[in-house]
Amino acid sequence: MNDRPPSDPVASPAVEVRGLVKAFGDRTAVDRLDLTVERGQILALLGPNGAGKTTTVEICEGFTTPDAGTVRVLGLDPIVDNDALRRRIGVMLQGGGAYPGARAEEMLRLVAAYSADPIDPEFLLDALGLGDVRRTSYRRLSGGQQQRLALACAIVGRPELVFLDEPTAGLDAHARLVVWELVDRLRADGVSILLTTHLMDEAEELADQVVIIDHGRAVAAGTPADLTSTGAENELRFTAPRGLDLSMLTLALPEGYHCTEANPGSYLVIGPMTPQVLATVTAWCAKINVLATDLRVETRSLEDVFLDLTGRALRP
Ligand SMILES: Nc1ncnc2c1ncn2[C@@H]1O[C@H](COP(=O)(O)OP(=O)(O)OP(=O)(O)O)[C@@H](O)[C@H]1O
Repeated sequence: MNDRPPSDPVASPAVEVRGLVKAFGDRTAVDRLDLTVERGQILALLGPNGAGKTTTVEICEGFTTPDAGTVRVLGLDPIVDNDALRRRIGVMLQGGGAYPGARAEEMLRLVAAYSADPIDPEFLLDALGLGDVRRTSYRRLSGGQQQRLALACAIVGRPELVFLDEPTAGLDAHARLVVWELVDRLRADGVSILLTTHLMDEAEELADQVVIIDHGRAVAAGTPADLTSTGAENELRFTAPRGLDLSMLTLALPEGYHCTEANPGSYLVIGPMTPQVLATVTAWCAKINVLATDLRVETRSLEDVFLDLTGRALRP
């Protein structure tokens, strides 16, 4: 075993990927990908099935060798420094690792035993809703339970950095929220996280930084707010009786706003939305004694960003 002390300066990012390339035969899974996970931050690699997310994570975990490019994890090389990194990173293994016959609690305790200061396995099982199945063998757990146990195994050793590959895939809405809360708590504890997802709401909810990936290539990167605000002309939509005269509304709004009846009874105000603009619109409705329904401020979602960039929907 390689016991030399890890040589990462704390200033190095948690993960730094530059010009990463990986092909399987003539299929390029990852194509000159760059990404940086800063310490204590969550980066979401967001993309559709087959975009190259798992391949990227497996290279960062040291399970797959890249064809080209550089990868540094906590300042170290994931393959050369694998032993040193193993104790410092958390990985969600699918399929129960080497012990599919072991009970859930046994498995978690086994993984915890490798750490000097593990999280209490009992606490983690309860937090992830696995308290009732602690004595059930891994192979008899449901897919969602296996998924949550894999997450527990990834974080029980209090790693500095966790790789979460589709952590909520196949989970119901409640279980997904439980996982989101746990991920939030990890971030609060200063853990760096690289997670992959094809769920834009998951990326929007959890990530400090998002890299949108398609066909192995990064097509956009930034904070969720940056990505959804760039180029977005915010809109306010509402439904009201047909044929309203919009001239008074246009006059009441600041210059540059555009009001239109996009479809009969369906109105659109285009321009940057502020609380004052919203108040102006509702005040105008009150003045002409009209009850606007379905009133909503539209903003771009990451789904829209993906659609704009690739011409395809993120969801299959
Ligand atoms: N071991 C392998 N052998 C051959 N092709 C592979 C292998 N692993 C991945 N690929 C191919 O590389 C591409 C990227 O796959 P990858 O699993 O990294 O994507 P993904 O974004 O994680 O998708 P998913 O969400 O479906 O897992 C896909 O076209 C996939 O078929």
